[in-house]
Amino acid sequence: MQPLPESSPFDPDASAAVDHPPPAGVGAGVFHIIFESSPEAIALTRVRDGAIVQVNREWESLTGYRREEVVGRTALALGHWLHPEQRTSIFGDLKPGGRVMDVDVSLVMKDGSPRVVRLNATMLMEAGEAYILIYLRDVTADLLAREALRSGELALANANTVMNRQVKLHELTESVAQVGHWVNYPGDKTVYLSPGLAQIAGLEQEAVVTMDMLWGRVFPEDLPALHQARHRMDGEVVEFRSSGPGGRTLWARSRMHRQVVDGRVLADFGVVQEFTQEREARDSLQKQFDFIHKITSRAPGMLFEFQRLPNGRFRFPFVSDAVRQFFGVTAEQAQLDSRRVMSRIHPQDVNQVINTTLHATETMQPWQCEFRAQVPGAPLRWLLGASVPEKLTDGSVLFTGAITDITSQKLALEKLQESEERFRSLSSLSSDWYWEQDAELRFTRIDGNGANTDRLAPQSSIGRTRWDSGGQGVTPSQWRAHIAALEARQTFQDFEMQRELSNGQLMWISISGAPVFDSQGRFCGYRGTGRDISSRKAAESEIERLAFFDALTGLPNRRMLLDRLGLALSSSHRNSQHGGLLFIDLDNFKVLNDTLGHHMGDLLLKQVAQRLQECVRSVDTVARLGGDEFVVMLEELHADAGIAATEAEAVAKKVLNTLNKQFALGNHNMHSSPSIGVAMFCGHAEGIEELLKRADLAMYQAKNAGRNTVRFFDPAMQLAASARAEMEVDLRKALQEEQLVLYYQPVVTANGAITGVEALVRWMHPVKGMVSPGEFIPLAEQTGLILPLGQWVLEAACAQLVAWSADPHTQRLSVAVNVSARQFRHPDFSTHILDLLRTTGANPYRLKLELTESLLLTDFEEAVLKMSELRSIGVSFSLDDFGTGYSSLAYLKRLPLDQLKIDQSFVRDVLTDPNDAAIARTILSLAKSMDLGVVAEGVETAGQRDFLLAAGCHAFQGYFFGRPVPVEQLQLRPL
Ligand SMILES: Nc1nc2c(ncn2[C@@H]2O[C@H](COP(=O)(O)O[C@H]3[C@@H](O)[C@H](n4cnc5c(=O)[nH]c(N)nc54)O[C@@H]3COP(=O)(O)O)[C@@H](O)[C@H]2O)c(=O)[nH]1
Repeated sequence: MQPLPESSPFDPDASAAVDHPPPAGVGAGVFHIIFESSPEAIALTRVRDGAIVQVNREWESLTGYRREEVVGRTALALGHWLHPEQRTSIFGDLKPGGRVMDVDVSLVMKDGSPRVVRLNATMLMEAGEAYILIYLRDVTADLLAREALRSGELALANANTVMNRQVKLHELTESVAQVGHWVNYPGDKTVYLSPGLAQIAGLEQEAVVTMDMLWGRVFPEDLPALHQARHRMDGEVVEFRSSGPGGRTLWARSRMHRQVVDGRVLADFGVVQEFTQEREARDSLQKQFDFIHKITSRAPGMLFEFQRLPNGRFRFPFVSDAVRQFFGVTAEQAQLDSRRVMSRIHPQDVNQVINTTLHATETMQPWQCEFRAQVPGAPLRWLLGASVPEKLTDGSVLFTGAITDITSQKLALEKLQESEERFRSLSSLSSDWYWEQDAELRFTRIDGNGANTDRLAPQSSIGRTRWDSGGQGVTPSQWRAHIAALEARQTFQDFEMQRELSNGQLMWISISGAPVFDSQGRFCGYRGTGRDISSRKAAESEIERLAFFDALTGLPNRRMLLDRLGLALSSSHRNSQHGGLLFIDLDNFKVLNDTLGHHMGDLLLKQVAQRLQECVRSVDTVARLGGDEFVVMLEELHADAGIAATEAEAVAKKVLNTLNKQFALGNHNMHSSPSIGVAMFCGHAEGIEELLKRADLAMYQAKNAGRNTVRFFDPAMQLAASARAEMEVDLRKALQEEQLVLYYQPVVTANGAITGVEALVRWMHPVKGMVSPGEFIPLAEQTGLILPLGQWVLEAACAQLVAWSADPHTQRLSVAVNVSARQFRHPDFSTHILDLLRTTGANPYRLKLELTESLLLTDFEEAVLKMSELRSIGVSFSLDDFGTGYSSLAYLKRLPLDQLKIDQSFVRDVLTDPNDAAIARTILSLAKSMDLGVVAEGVETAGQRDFLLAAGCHAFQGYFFGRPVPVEQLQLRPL
């Protein structure tokens, strides 16, 4: 308790500066001095009406009221600075001269700030009027400091504030935006609201309201907490919502204190701060934080915050659920101590993890580390940790990052490495190689078998593109298609091309490749394999040569011709140009071949091939179909059919002339001639086979026209061909349906006695009637039908012999059967005859086989063997049409023959043509010298008979003696 100041009114000697005149009626001098010189705030009040009579400067500065504002007014009129009840309790018993000592009271100053002042008072009497002189000293700061220290109130416990006694609650609250306070005195139902609080509560200025009114502004759900705080009055902060101006929801926080001095409650007051914005920001932040926390906690990835504390220890302030689950720790365990998590790291990787972390801490560079971790009971996993460090104010370093489980990638990588290894060992064993190209299609790798890759010279290939090779060995269109496939990023397979080797040679390779794309779908290049296919290509080209080219002449063969003809027809169709096919057959080639031997025949064919090539242009094709058959295909002839035919004819004539020139075959000079058939084409209306047929037909016409000439195909030929085709069908049927009949023409002596017959087949066509063998025998030979037909004739002839053998008049008759070349050349010909004779029982001595010259000259030795074999059992042989061929007497001598037949062409004019007569005589004399029998055929007149008889012929056949007739019509006269 402070002693009264020395200049108190109770000290009569006190002196002070007089600034203000003493109040009227109150002892002027003394009071004045006391008032103005006192360091304490002094007010003089009149007891009678409580009016303030005088205040000094200190009072003015303490309360904030100016002297003019308060003089004459009661303290009550000044607000709550001294409540009436307080006044009564303090001054109620005061008597004149009496004192009130050191009473602490709460006053509210003009600015609304509550103050605790220490009050001393004394009652004076002046002119019969009682006055109370009140001394006030502000002890708020002391009390608050004491209170704050006691309650731990941080905001007011600032030592400086306390020490300097500068802090005033009002300043504290009002100097801070949106801060106000309220004061409530014991027993008072009202509360004083400072302007700041009034504003928060939605009032315009400071106000006195009831407590309920104040509570009424608060949200009901927040009231219980406030009531409890009001009850406790322990300064604890309570946050609540209230209705602010315009009904806006405001957030405020409050601390409530009770001023108790010496066990006596002086006042309750509360400091209220509106912090809506802060709260909203905080709520929003909280929401964001909650959201982030929720996301990060539940994120599938393993997210973490890892802190290296200044003391060197580690902790995990935050770990997501995934981290917790993986490492089998709770968030709390991880927060407290990192060892639980670290213990899961594979012992071999722990140092690496720690070292990289320390390094990142020192350098503040991002941390990244691959390590293995194992949780008991679970397989070993590979993890990749990555985080970014941040230095915190407390000196620790916080790493924020994520852990990724890269086990599958690691395993995949291991497998990849394994597979790469396997691939390398395999490719070193294989002759294939592996290549890679970048996005620019430059080779980046060529791997594989040393030999091949060396030959490919990878060092010079790396960095080069496939374009550099320019597509060797492929056609421009194939190369373009390949480039297009690459540009379209397509997979390609077995693309074959040539590559230049390091030694400059070309190698055939087959390559396959597939485009490579990264995870974003961007094209990265190509990779694939290559294979040396040189030997395969060589084999293929040999096969092609054999398959498409004639081995003897090197010319395209029939297959290649058909191929090229197809292309030529299409090209002709496109260009509306004509083309021509020249079918060339060498006249009498067979005879030449048979007489001079195959070797000579081959030489001739080679030279013919060469001469033909010299007759045509490069666009034309010369092919050999086989034997002595050649075809020249002329392309790009004139669009006009007439002109085109003239062009073709010119070439045909050129060929004719060329082939008519002498051939030098070894030591022989040979003459040959061709028969040429020409078929023209424009477009592909006729088709390949039809065209060939037409040219063939035309060639036959050339043959029929006397050979060594050119004939164009014409529709009449076509008709004949059709008829022939039709006949072929009918002939097959005839064989099955027994439409064939054997006629017999007698062979007689000069006096007309029959010695035998010639069997001549006839076809009784159901529609056409009898068809001559001259029509169907050549067709049967061409189609091969001659074999069954010939067999039938032989069977019928043998049957007739057997029939005649039973009759003494006929049993000596012989039957001559014509044997065609194809029939005779059949390997089983002899066997068939022997079988037939055995099965029928026919007498071989009565069977005569008629052969032609040309038939015998082919495979001469073989023919001799067959004839000898059959002759040994009695079968005889007759040489038909003798004199028409190129018979060599040397050969004739060696043939096991029995008879010659003078061809009817010589007999016909034997009386008129001296040449034919000479030939007939020569044949007869030759036969005589060779001990051969002779039959003159085609004898139609007695004159012919007589001439021949005179020339030494004793056997005749011809209409003069009898036409070919069915057996039953034969006039069989016994010898
Ligand atoms: N491979 C086989 N060839 C056979 C067979 N049957 C007949 N042929 C051959 O067919 C050709 C035509 O025979 P064809 O019409 O029967 O003519 C023969 C006689 O009829 C005919 N001939 C006989 N005498 C005269 C005559 O006085 N004048 C005349 N103009 N023609 C006459 O000559 C043909 C007999 O010729 P050839 O065989 O050469 O003795 C013919 O080539 C037959 O060979 C058969 O079964 N198999």
